[in-house]
Amino acid sequence: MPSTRIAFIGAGNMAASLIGGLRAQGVAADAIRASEPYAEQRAKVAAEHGIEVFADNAEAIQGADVIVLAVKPQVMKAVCQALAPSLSGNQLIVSIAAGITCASLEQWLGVQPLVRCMPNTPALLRQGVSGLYANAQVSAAQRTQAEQLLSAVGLALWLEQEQLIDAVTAVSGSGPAYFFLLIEAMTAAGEQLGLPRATAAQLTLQTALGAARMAVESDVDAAELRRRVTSPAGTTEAAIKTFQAGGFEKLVQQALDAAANRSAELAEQLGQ
Ligand SMILES: NC(=O)C1=CN([C@@H]2O[C@H](COP(=O)(O)OP(=O)(O)OC[C@H]3O[C@@H](n4cnc5c(N)ncnc54)[C@H](O)[C@@H]3O)[C@@H](O)[C@H]2O)C=CC1
Ligand SMILES: O=C(O)[C@@H]1CCC=N1
Repeated sequence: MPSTRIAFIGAGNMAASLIGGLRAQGVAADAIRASEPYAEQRAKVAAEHGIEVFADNAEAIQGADVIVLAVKPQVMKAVCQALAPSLSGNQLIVSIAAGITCASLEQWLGVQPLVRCMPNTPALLRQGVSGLYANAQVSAAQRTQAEQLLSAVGLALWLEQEQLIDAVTAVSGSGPAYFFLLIEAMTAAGEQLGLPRATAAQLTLQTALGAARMAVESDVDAAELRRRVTSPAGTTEAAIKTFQAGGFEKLVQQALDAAANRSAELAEQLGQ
C-alpha cells in the first residue's frame, strides 16, 4: 500500500498485529500512525514498529486516508462521537470491532465510506483470516485499500451481507479459542494417560499443526482425511464414537450459535 496513510485508533492486540503485518509487507513506518491512551502501550508499539503513537485520537487521524477503529466495542460510541468533528468526508473507516454495525458507526460518525470487518488473532503471525463488508459509500479504490490492509495479515474474504459478520465472528473471529480449548483438553487427557505434561503438549501441538496443514494443502476434504485415519474397529473409531455419543457436532453448532447470537446482541446493546 505504497501511498496510503493509515491511522489506528487503539493500539492493542489486534491493531499491533495489523501494524506488524503491514510493516512486514514493507509499508513505511511514516505511513502508519496510531493513538492509544496508555503511555506504556504507546511506548511499546512505537518501539516495536517504529511508528508514531499519539495520546490524542484526533491528532493520529490527521492526513490519514484510512482510519482503523481498533478499540473495544464498549468504548466505540464515545470514541466515534469524539472523532466525528475531526473527520474529512472521504476518509475510509475500517472497523474491526465485534458487534458494531455500519448503521451505528454512521450514526456516530456521520455517513462515511465504511468497511466493517472481523479479523482474528493469528493475524499476529500473518496467518489470519477476515470477513469484510463495505457500505455503499466505499469506492472501488477504497475496497482495494481495505483488502490490502487485511491481506497483509492473512486471507481477506468479502461478504455481500453485513449480517454475515456475526457468522464470521462465530467461525473465525472467536475460532482460535476453540482450537486452543481442544489443545488444552487433549494435553490434559494425554497427561492423565501417563505422559509427561511437556510430551503431551508437544504431541498435541504438532498434531494440530500437521492436521491443519494437511487439511489446507490436501485436495480432499476433512471428512475424507478423517476417514483415512480411522481404521475399522480401530483406536480412532473408538475415540470418534465417544465424541459423537457426547453430541460433539451438536455442541459445536450450539457454541457457534451462541457466539453469533452474542455478536448480534452486542449490536443491540451498544448500537445507536
Ligand atoms: N482479540 C480478538 O481475537 C479480536 C478482536 N476483535 C476486535 O478488535 C477490537 C480490539 O480488540 P483487542 O485488540 O483484542 O483489544 P485490546 O484491549 O488489546 O485493544 C484495544 C486498545 O484500545 C485502547 N483504547 C481504550 N480506549 C481508547 C480510546 N478512547 N481511544 C483510543 N484507544 C483506546 C486500549 O488501551 C487498548 O490498547 C475489539 O473491538 C474486538 O472486538 C476482532 C477480532 C478478533
Ligand atoms: O471475544 C470477542 O468478543 C472478540 C471478537 C472475536 C474474538 N474476540
